Amino acid sequence: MRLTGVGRRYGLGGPWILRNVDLALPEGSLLRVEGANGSGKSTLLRLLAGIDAPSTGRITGRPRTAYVPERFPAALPMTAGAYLTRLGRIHGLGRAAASRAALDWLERFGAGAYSGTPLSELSKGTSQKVAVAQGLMGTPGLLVLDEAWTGLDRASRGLLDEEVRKRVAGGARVVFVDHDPGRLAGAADAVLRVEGGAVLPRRGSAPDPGPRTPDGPSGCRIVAEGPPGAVLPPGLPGAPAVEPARGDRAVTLTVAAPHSDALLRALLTARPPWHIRSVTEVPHP
Ligand SMILES: Nc1ncnc2c1ncn2[C@@H]1O[C@H](COP(=O)(O)OP(=O)(O)OP(=O)(O)O)[C@@H](O)[C@H]1O
Repeated sequence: MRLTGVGRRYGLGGPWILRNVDLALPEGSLLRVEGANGSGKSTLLRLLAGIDAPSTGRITGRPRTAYVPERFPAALPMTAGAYLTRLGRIHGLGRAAASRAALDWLERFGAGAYSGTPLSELSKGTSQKVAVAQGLMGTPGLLVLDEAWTGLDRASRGLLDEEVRKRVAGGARVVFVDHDPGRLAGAADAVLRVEGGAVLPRRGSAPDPGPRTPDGPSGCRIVAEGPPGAVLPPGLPGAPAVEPARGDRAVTLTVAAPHSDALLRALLTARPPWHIRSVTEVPHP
């Protein structure tokens, strides 16, 4: 996916919020977008998500996209379960599968009890869980997250972190804005700064995946489950330490942080693929 000479202004003669933006988003990339209030971060994310169009320039090669907006339109006249089921149908699932997926995502976020609650009656936190769940349903090739962690409880923030890592390892592009400077620290392939209409690499941020910053985690622990009778693929990136985990076919793999994404990718793309149960960071001692 590529942005070429993209500009956006609101209204004829309005100021340019973004100007001459050139940006490539390769598969399996994780981009963090930063900038002062009102600098144009959400504008950039809306253009990337395809819900807004550039005033000038081109956006090409956009894959199937999911978007978690800064403000979720909670006034839709339906229940959380019905809303997510409808989204699942849009993603191509059959009725029964969409309804199962809707409940599954609500349960994973600890909000299964609110499946029958109208969206307009949900608390802010639960409403945000629904907003995030709709973005994670299906397998978007691009996931755009505008402050998606805000309002989530700790467990749900961890689940979203884990899902982002999994999606990126599986080849999706993820672009996010978050006020927490530590969000997915060390995992982002690039940090972009929106300033004066330009989108620039933040000083010190690498455009390509590189070694994790000293502030990032030192390692990563992945619990993965193989298909019956499967053995781990040979030559896994980072030569992970492997131990049996709880459960018949599960193993725990521990690897240095710079190799975690490559390891996840190798597991997810193995033939047959391994199921990733959890991904946790191992902090510096
Ligand atoms: N639909 C719109 N119509 C007119 N102006 C808009 C519109 N959307 C955004 N703007 C203006 O564009 C500028 C950039 O807004 P944007 O929401 O993209 O910034 P942001 O960096 O995401 O801000 P924040 O950090 O406060 O969320 C602001 O001056 C804003 O007022």
